[in-house]
Amino acid sequence: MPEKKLMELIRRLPKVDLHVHLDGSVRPGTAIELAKQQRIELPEKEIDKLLPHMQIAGECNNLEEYLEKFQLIGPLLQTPESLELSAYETVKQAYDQNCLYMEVRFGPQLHRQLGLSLDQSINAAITGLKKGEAAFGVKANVIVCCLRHHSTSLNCEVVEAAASFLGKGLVGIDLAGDEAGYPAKLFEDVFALAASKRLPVTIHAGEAAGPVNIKDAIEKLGAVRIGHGVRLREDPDLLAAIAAEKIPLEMCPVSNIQTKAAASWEDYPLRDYFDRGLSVTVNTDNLTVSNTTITREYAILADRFGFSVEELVQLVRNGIEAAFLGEEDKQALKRKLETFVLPT
Ligand SMILES: O=c1[nH]cnc2c1ncn2[C@H]1C[C@H](O)[C@@H](CO)O1
Ligand SMILES: [Zn+2]
Repeated sequence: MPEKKLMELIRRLPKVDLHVHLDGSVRPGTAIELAKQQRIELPEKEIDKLLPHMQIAGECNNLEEYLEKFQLIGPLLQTPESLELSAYETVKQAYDQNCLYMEVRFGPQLHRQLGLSLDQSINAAITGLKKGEAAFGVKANVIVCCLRHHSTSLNCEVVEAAASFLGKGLVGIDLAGDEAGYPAKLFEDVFALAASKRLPVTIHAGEAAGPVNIKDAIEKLGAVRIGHGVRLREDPDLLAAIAAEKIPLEMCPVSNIQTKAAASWEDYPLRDYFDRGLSVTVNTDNLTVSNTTITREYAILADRFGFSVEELVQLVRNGIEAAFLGEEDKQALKRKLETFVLPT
């Protein structure tokens, strides 16, 4: 199929995105606008020139370098208004790609430089998502991130705050940041607290470090989904266990190549994991930093790995099944997916 036709077909395919970071998805035009409003100096004033500061374009050797692209946006997202607007626009961007449901994550402790409380920042993100939901019909919930370089006490504050929003626009908790520098087992106390609050847990693991982090995320931190999990194949026993237990992997193809979680597309294990019956889900990670859309992610799978439209639909089904939603909401999403008519 010609590339343009394939892209349009995949854009029309109803999709979900369970792993997308708010701060990594702010449109560059919005960043410029936010900087103007808040009188914050940016290194460039035009979108084209600003983009290289916010986006992986050329060389990126690892997750650490990838995370450097978040430095510019941080100071711009310190007010309720900027968080709310960014959340709203993330929903708009998903709507443009016919995404039916999204779970948008962010680290509330990163947005307190001007004195916001955790409750204020979480509330702002939820308000933006819910306004987006009302305007565009895309269902959207928040996941909050604990950060690997933060102390136990800062992360426990996030858990406490998250618990008060559970079921009110917040559906889960995550651990993000420099995986290589801070292994999963350092966070046992934080996630014991999360378990006591019955917060659903997903953890970035097997992206910048090996499979022991995936194992620890599940066994020591209570993760019921894994962010990325690219390096799972390095432990065949663990891979078999995760397949048997149907623990979903939130894979983010474009980002996974940029961070060198896999050395190249030829070496990327998503197809292999799918064929082995793992619950593979497809996500974007960061719309701006990775220069991607959910359509692009699926198109790459069709183009590079020969995924048929039926297989792409199965990947969306996996995403719906893995969502932090109740059965009724999942059934409603599945019904919408089934209305998608395959071209003959
Ligand atoms: O792919 C990622 N791996 C680990 N951490 C990440 C990734 N993408 C974004 N983050 C971090 C940087 C953000 O500031 C933070 C909260 O969204 O999460
Ligand atoms: Zn991520």
